[in-house]
Amino acid sequence: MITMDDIVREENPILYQVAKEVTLPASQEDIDTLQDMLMYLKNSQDEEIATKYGLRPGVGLAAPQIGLSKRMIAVHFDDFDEKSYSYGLFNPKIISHSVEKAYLSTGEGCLSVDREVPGYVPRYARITVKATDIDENEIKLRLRGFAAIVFQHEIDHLNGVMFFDHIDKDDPFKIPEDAKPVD
Ligand SMILES: OCN(O)CCCc1ccccc1
Ligand code: NI
Repeated sequence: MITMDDIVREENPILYQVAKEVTLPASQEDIDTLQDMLMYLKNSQDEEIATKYGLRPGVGLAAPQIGLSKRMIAVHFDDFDEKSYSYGLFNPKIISHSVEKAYLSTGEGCLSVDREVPGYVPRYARITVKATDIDENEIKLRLRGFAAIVFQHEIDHLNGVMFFDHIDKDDPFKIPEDAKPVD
């Protein structure tokens, strides 16, 4: 079971590396790891389990955050439009995106960052993601809203990018050009 002890923090260089593609079909070890990552998210959103094991709630997790520099992410959340997302993905790739930007008015956080970093994180408002899911199916997801934000946050982790890298240093709460709040 993954706990907070397994999650690397922002000083760890692995978070700033480009993670490697997973050779498909995935090994049983990689499948098990992806399953464990998804389980972490579910556990972290279960009041009782999260309290018992001291889990910080998360809607997404990327393999580099558990010290594995591989292109694997898990997401588990309900979007504001009540659509549910629960995926373990290999080699996710943004294949197209809107010009329009979006951001969370609350800003973002990260399980690997034990501090508040205030400011808006400008991201693409809509993205199309291609990936291979945990059952080896090729999937294509057209995402907008909170889902688009979460997937970009996780895919950033595979490219060594942290959410605070997107915050404007001079004016953290500057409204990004032609951007709209997601929430
Ligand atoms: O990488 C996952 N993570 O550190 C957990 C928080 C994920 C997340 C938080 C705010 C907005 C988008 C995504
Ligand atoms: Ni993160």
